[in-house]
Amino acid sequence: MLRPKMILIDVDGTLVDSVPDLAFCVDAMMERLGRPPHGEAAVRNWVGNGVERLVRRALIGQLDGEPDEADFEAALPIFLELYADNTSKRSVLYPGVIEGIAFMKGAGYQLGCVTNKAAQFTEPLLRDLGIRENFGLVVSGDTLPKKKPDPMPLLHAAQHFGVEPAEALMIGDSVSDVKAARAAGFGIICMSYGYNHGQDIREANPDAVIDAMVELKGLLAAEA
Ligand SMILES: O=C(O)COP(=O)(O)O
Ligand SMILES: [Mg+2]
Repeated sequence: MLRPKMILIDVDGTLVDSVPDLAFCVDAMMERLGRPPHGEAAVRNWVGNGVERLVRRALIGQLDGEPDEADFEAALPIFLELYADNTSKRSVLYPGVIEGIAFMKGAGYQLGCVTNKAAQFTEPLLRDLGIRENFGLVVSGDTLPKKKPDPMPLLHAAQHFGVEPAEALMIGDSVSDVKAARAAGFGIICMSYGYNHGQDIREANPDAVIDAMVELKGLLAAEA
């Protein structure tokens, strides 16, 4: 059984199914720009690298590449305004999250949150879904100069809690979480259900893949 001294948890695709709100806002933005909508399935493959990348991907209709910069400058404020009003309306916690968090808290683990979502959206989302107070630290996509897959936010959290990276665990859903955890020297467990740009997260070789957060009961020690 693992007994990490600190556990960091990703938001989108790990704790929260946020795509219904993100897709609503992408499509409303496209409509305002006089362009056709993409739908939830497309947007699901584009989440995970922050709002700005999401808007860029929506404008070009694909994962990789760059839109015209003037188009991006026009689209971003529209998206930000829409998402400010639609941060949590359609977003829900995944099954097993409440029980998984309760298990980790009850077992005495220090919990933090590390997301690429901008802080102006992360904080209200976690609050609206009733889970903010479980996390001693929340590192958002714009908290530091670099975001995942860079190890910076993970190492920042380890320092905050006074924990060595080798004694730290990341729980995520995408290849960015795996890369950040490996670069930081953390362990990494992934959720099978999240957003990984259409790829099976097993291909990124995390230490373990689980179908619900409550399955952590089988991997993490329940007592010190
Ligand atoms: O892309 C985002 O905005 C956030 O994604 P994450 O919570 O999975 O890091
Ligand atoms: Mg994620």
